[in-house]
Amino acid sequence: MANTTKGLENIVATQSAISSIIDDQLSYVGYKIDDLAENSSFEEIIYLLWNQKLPTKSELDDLKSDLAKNMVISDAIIDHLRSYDLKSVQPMAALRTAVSLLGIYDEEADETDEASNKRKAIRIQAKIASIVTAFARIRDGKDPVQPKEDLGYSANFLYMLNGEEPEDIEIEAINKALVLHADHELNASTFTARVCVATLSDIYSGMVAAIGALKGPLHGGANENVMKMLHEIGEEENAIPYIQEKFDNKEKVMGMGHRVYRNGDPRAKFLREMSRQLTKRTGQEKWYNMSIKIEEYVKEQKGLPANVDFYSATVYHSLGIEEDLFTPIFAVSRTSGWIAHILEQYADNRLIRPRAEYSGPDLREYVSINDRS
Ligand SMILES: CC(=O)SCCNC(=O)CCNC(=O)[C@H](O)C(C)(C)COP(=O)(O)OP(=O)(O)OC[C@H]1O[C@@H](n2cnc3c(N)ncnc32)[C@H](O)[C@@H]1OP(=O)(O)O
Ligand SMILES: O=C([O-])CC(=O)C(=O)O
Repeated sequence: MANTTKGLENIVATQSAISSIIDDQLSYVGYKIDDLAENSSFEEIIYLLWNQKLPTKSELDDLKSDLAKNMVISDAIIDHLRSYDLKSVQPMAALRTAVSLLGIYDEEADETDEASNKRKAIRIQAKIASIVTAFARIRDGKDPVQPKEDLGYSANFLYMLNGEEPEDIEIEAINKALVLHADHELNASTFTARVCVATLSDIYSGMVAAIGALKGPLHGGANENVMKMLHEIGEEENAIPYIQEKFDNKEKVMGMGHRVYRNGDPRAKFLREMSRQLTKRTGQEKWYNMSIKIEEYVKEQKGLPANVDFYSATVYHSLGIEEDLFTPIFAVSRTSGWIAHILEQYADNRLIRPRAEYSGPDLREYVSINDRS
């Protein structure tokens, strides 16, 4: 059998027309991430990823209205969120379970034709924002806030989270974060989603599988760990000794390094700048200054660049968002990419079933239980 590649590094496992990373350049359906980050709303990105073209004004208006109308979640879901052990349950675990529950209450859950999958796509993308925000409020002892149909996706997200309409700079920050996290070729959670639905399982199963993969600290879970790390460091002057200690102990620095980007993650610069603006606005520049020091030191010592998770941490923190909601926000955005890949997988499906190179003992005689030592 062929040699194995640990972690499937550089293995091309499928063709995809959704996003590409070539020479450290990320694009969605042929549009450079730099142009999209500067100019697009998250809804435009959803449309682009699901339809492989940018929407016209009326197509965009229709999508915005469909999303806003579908954001309401049922009392059954809210009651369920209330039933969790709110002091200890981890929001990504709550999200994983709640999305699974959405499937239980969706009468079309097991239909796999294209039209029903597109309807479910809208419902899932709309409701995932409401689940995250409702959970956040319920565990803080507050009631969920109903979405407003006249607000865009990013504004509604913050409105449902905080119960008041956000300022423009806050909407811009969330919109940019959602645009930048929307898709990323065959990352671990997207691959997981594709493997799942390639068995012709349903879209909700693909989503739940993907959320589970995103939760891990080597993937989406890194962003909340970045903020934990910054809190542990506490003050700017502690940053370098803290990171050096991590190196000495052979521990990973969260938010640094990437499997595909070796010279730098093109998304990081937008979040770095957003972090600069937002920490200045809140008078908490120390988080930004500390992040810059860490980024420079890790680059200098190990040649490792900051990834998308690194500056998203201080962006969300500056918006007053609790640390353990950072990865759920990533999931809200990446839902658009997961769904695009799930639909692409269904459209030209073949079961994904690689091989393993066996490394266990040679064939041997079975020993009956009474004769075993
Ligand atoms: C949205 C995202 O998912 S982006 C990634 C988010 N994850 C993180 O930020 C977690 C921290 N980073 C990492 O763990 C890794 O860089 C990953 C998981 C992103 C990529 O992993 P891989 O491609 O498998 O790289 P791998 O772990 O083999 O690292 C190669 C070398 O760089 C080192 N390295 C990689 N990342 C880091 C890091 N963040 N801190 C310290 N050292 C690191 C490894 O220890 C290894 O060193 P060695 O060759 O001396 O053993
Ligand atoms: O592509 C990856 O391996 C991880 C990543 O940056 C993402 O999912 O956005």
